[in-house]
Amino acid sequence: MESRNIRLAVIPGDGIGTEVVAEGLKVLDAVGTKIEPTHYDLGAARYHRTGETLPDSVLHELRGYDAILLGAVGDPSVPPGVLERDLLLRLRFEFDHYVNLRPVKLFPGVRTPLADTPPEKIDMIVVREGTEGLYAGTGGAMRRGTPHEIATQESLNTAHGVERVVRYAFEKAQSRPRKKLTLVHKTNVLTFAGDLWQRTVNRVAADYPEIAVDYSHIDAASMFFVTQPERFDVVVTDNLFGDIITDLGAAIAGGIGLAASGNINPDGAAPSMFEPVHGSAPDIAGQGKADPTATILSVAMLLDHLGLSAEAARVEQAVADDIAARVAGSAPRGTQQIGDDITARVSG
Ligand SMILES: NC(=O)c1ccc[n+]([C@@H]2O[C@H](COP(=O)([O-])OP(=O)(O)OC[C@H]3O[C@@H](n4cnc5c(N)ncnc54)[C@H](O)[C@@H]3O)[C@@H](O)[C@H]2O)c1
Ligand SMILES: CC(C)[C@H](C(=O)O)[C@@H](O)C(=O)O
Ligand SMILES: [Mg+2]
Repeated sequence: MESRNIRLAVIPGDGIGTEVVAEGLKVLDAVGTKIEPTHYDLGAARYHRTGETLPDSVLHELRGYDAILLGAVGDPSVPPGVLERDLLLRLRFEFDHYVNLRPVKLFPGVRTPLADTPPEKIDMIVVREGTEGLYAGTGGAMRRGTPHEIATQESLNTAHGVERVVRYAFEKAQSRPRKKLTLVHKTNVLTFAGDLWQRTVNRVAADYPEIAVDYSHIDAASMFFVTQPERFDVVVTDNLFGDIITDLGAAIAGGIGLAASGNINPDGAAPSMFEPVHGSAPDIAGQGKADPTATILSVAMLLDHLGLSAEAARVEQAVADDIAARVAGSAPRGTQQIGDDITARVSG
């Protein structure tokens, strides 16, 4: 990596976002890289203070960073969607984060609701499309507030948008030992979008003869995530299916407190953004109960993305060791304690 400091924008956000990001930064500091964090106070408090979600000037500034670390946004005091759409999704869209990378990996020692599942049976990565689909924001409401209201919400799928994420997923499958890719969709009902996704996968597959290609409808895939998670290696899917199935993935791999993600701009034209899969968890915010591990694993993804693979591996190993040391039945540790314990392992 170049000798200048790496510039990291940090958006702790709302609720437990601020708590878990503090621990992620501790670990980042301990790993000893030349990373300079700059904090941005975007989220509910700023919205209430100034009415702003993501001012254009801030968006412009953020574009100049090497990467972004985000906690979570969303708060019950703000109308649904305001922070989620105008802040989080706007960042993903403006920075063209067309790959939303979400590993689903069971660490040894983690308790999963799938009793007796050995860790090697849950090791997949979901490549979720991040800029299109039902998240595009198109649609509308007619006769709103009347008994005759009609609300539509359209799924936007472009040949360009689908092909680039599918190609990324094939590359990812190529780099993994099992070399398997599963398209997850609902081609039996969403016939227009599904047809584009399926044809794209079929066409791109011709360039990757070593990859075993499979298909599963989203409903069946949800069942197989629980009953036969070993079916999956790389999963490629659209924005909404990917959102839903990765919370399920988190659940089978030990819980939402462990699930990391990266919103990637593979071309490097804008900073990629790393964040836990979970949200701001208003039900436990301010209580020091949130597990910061998902954020710490997102920090590992961030380091890897920046080319600091040895540092990333150290963080991931520290997490694996911390998880292995979690003793069933012992009192749960708080957010800061888990952060301190993982930091100590990284430092030591
Ligand atoms: N990336 C994001 O910023 C993001 C992601 C998801 C949800 N949200 C927003 O967060 C708010 C709350 O959403 P939600 O309740 O549906 O989802 P959530 O992920 O915040 O919480 C779901 C459940 O998981 C628990 N949980 C979440 N993270 C945890 C952690 N690190 N450790 C322990 N338990 C944890 C919560 O206590 C809650 O019971 C909403 O405003 C939503 O829009 C934001
Ligand atoms: C908060 C929301 C917009 C977001 C999404 O749907 O992508 C979240 O659920 C996630 O998984 O990152
Ligand atoms: Mg989600």
